[in-house]
Amino acid sequence: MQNEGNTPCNILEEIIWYKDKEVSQMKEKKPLILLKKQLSGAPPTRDFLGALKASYSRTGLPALIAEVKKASPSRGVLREDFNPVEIAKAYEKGGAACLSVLTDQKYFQGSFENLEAIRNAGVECPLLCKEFVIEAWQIYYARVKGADAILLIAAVLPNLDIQYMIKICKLLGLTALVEVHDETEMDRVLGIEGVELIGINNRDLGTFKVDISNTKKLLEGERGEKIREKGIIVVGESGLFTPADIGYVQEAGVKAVLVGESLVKQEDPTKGISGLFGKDISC
Ligand SMILES: O=P(O)(O)OC[C@@H](O)[C@@H](O)c1c[nH]c2ccccc12
Repeated sequence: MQNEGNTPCNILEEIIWYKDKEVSQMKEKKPLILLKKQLSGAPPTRDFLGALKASYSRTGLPALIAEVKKASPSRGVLREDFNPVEIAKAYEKGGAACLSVLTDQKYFQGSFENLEAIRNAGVECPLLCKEFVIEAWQIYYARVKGADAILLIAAVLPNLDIQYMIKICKLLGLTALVEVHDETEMDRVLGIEGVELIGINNRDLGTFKVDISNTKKLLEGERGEKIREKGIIVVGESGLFTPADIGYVQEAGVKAVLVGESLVKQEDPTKGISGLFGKDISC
């Protein structure tokens, strides 16, 4: 996979090449056999998909997955005074159905410590581990660190890997959020058995270009029909800032949204949520 002599063609490729090295080192420190032992004592996972569905039924608005995100390669540092546990609690108070926690350190200034700290701080929302998963080992690791769901990016993983990883997720009680960005990826993923939750990323991870009409484009026509037939829940991801944006992706067919920047930048993320939805969604 890795060719040391070449430079990566875009940021996603750079991230994945680095991740490959990082995971090899982490695996050496904690081989799978050790991780599996830790699993037997781990508390049960919480139902991420169920929480999204319940929130949608309760509010009639897309369920919110609020993201604990300090920085990104495209936007730089989003919040200097970054306290992940405080932000998570503020999101929960504001009515988030679930939380997403960035764990990539080098490019997003996230960490598994943040995930663990949020899980141990009494936050009840199910937690998505936002990682660049390239190997099954990372899924076991995320589970041990307190994740209830994990991201699988179609731009990074071949179909067979996604299928295999979904099985591992089921075995571990985790929800898999399978992320796509274009029609080709969507069509690939719709052919994989066991997919229950698809995220449409409005940001191209290669170029950083954000366009929320991408969500609409990928849900039009036959694709939308197939998704409804299969009962798949769709998450609109990235670039959502206003009640109009939320209304737009809801109209396109999403039952959940994944929002980072527009909330994490707010002095008070709880108020940020009511600003984003145009109303209080906490009760
Ligand atoms: O901060 P935004 O524009 O609201 O986006 C959140 C989330 O969708 C974004 O962080 C994201 C979506 N898919 C990813 C994959 C890797 C890293 C990050 C992401």
